[in-house]
Amino acid sequence: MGFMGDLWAQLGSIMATFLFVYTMSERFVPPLFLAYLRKYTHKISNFLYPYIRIHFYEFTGERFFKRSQAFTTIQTYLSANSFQRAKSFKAEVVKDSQTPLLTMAENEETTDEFQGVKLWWSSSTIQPNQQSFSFYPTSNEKRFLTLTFHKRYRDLITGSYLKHVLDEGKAIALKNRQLKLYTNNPSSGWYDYKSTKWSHTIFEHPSTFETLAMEPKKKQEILNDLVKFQNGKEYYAKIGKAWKRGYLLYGPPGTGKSSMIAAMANFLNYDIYDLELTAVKENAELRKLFIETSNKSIMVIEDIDCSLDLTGQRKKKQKKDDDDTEAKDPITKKAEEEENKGSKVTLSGLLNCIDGIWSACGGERIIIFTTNFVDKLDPALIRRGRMDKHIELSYCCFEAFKVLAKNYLGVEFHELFPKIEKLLEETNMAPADVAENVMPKSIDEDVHTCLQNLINALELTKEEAKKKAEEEEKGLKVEKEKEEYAQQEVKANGKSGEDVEENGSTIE
Ligand SMILES: Nc1ncnc2c1ncn2[C@@H]1O[C@H](COP(=O)(O)OP(=O)(O)OP(=O)(O)O)[C@@H](O)[C@H]1O
Repeated sequence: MGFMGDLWAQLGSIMATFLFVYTMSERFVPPLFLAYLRKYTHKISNFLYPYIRIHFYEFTGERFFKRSQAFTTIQTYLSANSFQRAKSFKAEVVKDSQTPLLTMAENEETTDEFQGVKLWWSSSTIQPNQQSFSFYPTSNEKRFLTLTFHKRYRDLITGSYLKHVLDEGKAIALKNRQLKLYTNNPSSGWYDYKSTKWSHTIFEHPSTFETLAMEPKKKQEILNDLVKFQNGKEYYAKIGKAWKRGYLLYGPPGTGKSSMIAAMANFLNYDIYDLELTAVKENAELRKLFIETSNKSIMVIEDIDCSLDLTGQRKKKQKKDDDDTEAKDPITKKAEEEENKGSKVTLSGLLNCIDGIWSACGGERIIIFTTNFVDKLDPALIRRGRMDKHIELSYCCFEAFKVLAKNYLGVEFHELFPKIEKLLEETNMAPADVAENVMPKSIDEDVHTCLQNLINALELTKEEAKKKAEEEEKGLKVEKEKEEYAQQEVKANGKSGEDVEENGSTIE
């Protein structure tokens, strides 16, 4: 304590003397001499510290925070190359891997060597000035990586070394790539309440185009379209269009819209951004969310008919969400209420994000809208060029059933198939229901039983549909009779009214 106390006292007096001398020199030393003094101080400090530092910040952009790809790529490179040298790591388990992926922890240092030259990397965090207390984790910390090297190697480092780091980092990232599912939805439980940001989890949906039940011709057409898009970088540049494609998926519930999106993401190896429009407060926030998405991604807006104010359904959906939050803890509920309050996203705001000037930030992106009611949508939203391809997902046809039978039961043909084919032509059943009926309910159920279960369900559905149609027809008939009766009444009353008038005029 005594030693430390003395040390601080001495340091304090040195600092005070230095400040005094510096202030005096500013006042009394002639300006010309001061300029010399500065020049030589700079030379001396350069001589004593001949190193160059380059900082790579996690978020870049002037007003919009965008995650820097360079930061992520360098981090990947360092995690693969610094294991022997750094001492503190953050661990993350990646797909199909027995060992976790290690990234350098905050305030950690490591060294690297390139063509015999030694370099230093460090990772740091700047804590924001915390003015107020918050229950939520802070998200506005600034993380950055710093590269330090001798100025003698400036050309080598800024030329070859950085290129080497980025190339290698990208290659490692591609190898370890794990698809991510991002959301801005507060009710998902992993939303960042403090700022408008995407939160993500690992995307591991097993749906693929092989497991997707639909007509093979239609499936192939979609696959061709996706391949053409993925390889179309030069083509899009040539025609002067942003490298983007919009798909509208429509059809009744349970026909595979979500499964199709998952299959697309798995096929293209793209991340998914599941945008919950009802949680976006205003157009500016929507724009920010769009800008924050990365390349090679699919932006999804599910049930678009329920998400926009225009259809008048938005409030209904919000109310449903509010009901869902009933069982949640007060903090989560309050935060969600805040999020849902006063959302003002407009159709033009959304269109601007899709194909306005903002949409040109980044490429290789797909945007998908899904809806159960295509007729309800504003034509402006789904016109060709915006939603380039409209894909109808419909009730299960026989071709689609064969895919399900193969996947669920491992059969390509069975004596009950012709009967099922006929029933599917006569009945509307969504693939989700066909799949549910065909799935063995216990280990004792063989293929025949499962297919028979489906036949029973199809016959029941057919019967119900017939009854419903009859009832509707009956209802229509009753309505028609009522209408006719009402018309006759009006006629009869009209006639008697005329009589009264006539009579009246007679009396007069
Ligand atoms: N075409 C399909 N091929 C394979 N499986 C399907 C298909 N359609 C539905 N399923 C099965 O039914 C389940 C529900 O389907 P999915 O969520 O994709 O339908 P949806 O059209 O998105 O429904 P909703 O409109 O209600 O969101 C899926 O998990 C999948 O198992």
